[in-house]
Amino acid sequence: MTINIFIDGGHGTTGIEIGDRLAGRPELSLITVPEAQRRDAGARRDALNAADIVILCLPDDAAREAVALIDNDHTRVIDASTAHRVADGWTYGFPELEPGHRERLANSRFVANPGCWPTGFLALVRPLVLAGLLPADWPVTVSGASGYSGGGKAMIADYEGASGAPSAFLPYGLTLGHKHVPEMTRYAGLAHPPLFAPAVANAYRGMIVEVPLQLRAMPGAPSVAAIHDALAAAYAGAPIVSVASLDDSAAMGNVPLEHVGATDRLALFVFGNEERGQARLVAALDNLGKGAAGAAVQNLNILAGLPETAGLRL
Ligand SMILES: NC(=O)C1=CN([C@@H]2O[C@H](COP(=O)(O)OP(=O)(O)OC[C@H]3O[C@@H](n4cnc5c(N)ncnc54)[C@H](OP(=O)(O)O)[C@@H]3O)[C@@H](O)[C@H]2O)C=CC1
Ligand SMILES: CC(=O)N[C@@H](CCC(=O)OP(=O)(O)O)C(=O)O
Repeated sequence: MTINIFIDGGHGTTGIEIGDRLAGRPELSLITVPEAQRRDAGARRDALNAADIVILCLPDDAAREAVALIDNDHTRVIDASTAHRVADGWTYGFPELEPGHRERLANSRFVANPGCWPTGFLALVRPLVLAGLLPADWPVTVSGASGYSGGGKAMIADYEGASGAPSAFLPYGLTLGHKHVPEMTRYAGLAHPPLFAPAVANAYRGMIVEVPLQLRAMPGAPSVAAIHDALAAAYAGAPIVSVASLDDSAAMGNVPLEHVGATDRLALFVFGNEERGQARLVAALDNLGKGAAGAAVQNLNILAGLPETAGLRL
């Protein structure tokens, strides 16, 4: 028996990436709506209700509308937008969040795919909070750079249009109200919002997320090695997330935006100086991979009871 899948927004940046990962999988059958009808509510309603699992790759308002168009009691939903990430009745689609979360996801009907920035942030911070190394009320900062495909068709047109890229490196979110902060705060288990300082780089895809820590000022002044060990333990045996050894990280000395390329991997690094009591935690991912399409396909596999990495680019 094949599982019927519909990607609403399947002709957009994330939707196309997901379609590529699902192509050629005999256990899945893709329901499609022609591109010219992509905004036709009637065609979308039929497809949404015919599917076992739908993946929404739409702006937030259209994602809410899509959920309202589902009038049966069994279609399961993976929403790639921001609309439902901290909403009641939705499970946050980051299987690696904490022990037991993958099982919660497998039994969920409504799943909110994480934002690309929170994916790197939560991977670095959640295990440290769980291990008691990072106090929940610590003033956490997170910064980084994203490829411009993170802004979808509109930002791609902006960077690739006749007038050229707005900048090689463009800090944004400067009013400190970025839409990803609520999910970062809630799922890290922090008492206060992290200070988030994102930037767009003049590259199509790729993402670096960094959390700097003044270890010497933290309760118990944890060592760089203790921070690394907590992350390594959290992801031991994980199929998608890796933690580089301290020696390998030190030997690398830097992490390029393109580190994981166009894959669904999430690579974590701890750089530090024990003497100074300082560390820089770095996550490298593809905003369109584990930051969006790869995560959606991973969640689909978990919901459908299929091998978790089927169709992923590892
Ligand atoms: N790009 C990324 O790296 C990431 C994106 N996301 C999220 O995924 C979602 C999709 O983003 P992305 O693929 O980048 O965006 P795009 O703008 O590239 O694609 C969105 C698609 O949705 C269609 N659409 C827009 N409004 C409606 C509507 N009312 N009804 C039906 N279809 C509609 C668009 O059609 P049209 O061409 O007519 O506008 C387009 O095909 C967003 O919520 C985004 O925030 C999440 C993580 C990372
Ligand atoms: C470069 C860029 O603009 N990136 C987007 C985030 C992309 C993403 O994670 O998508 P969601 O909108 O679904 O959260 C931003 O910061 O708003």
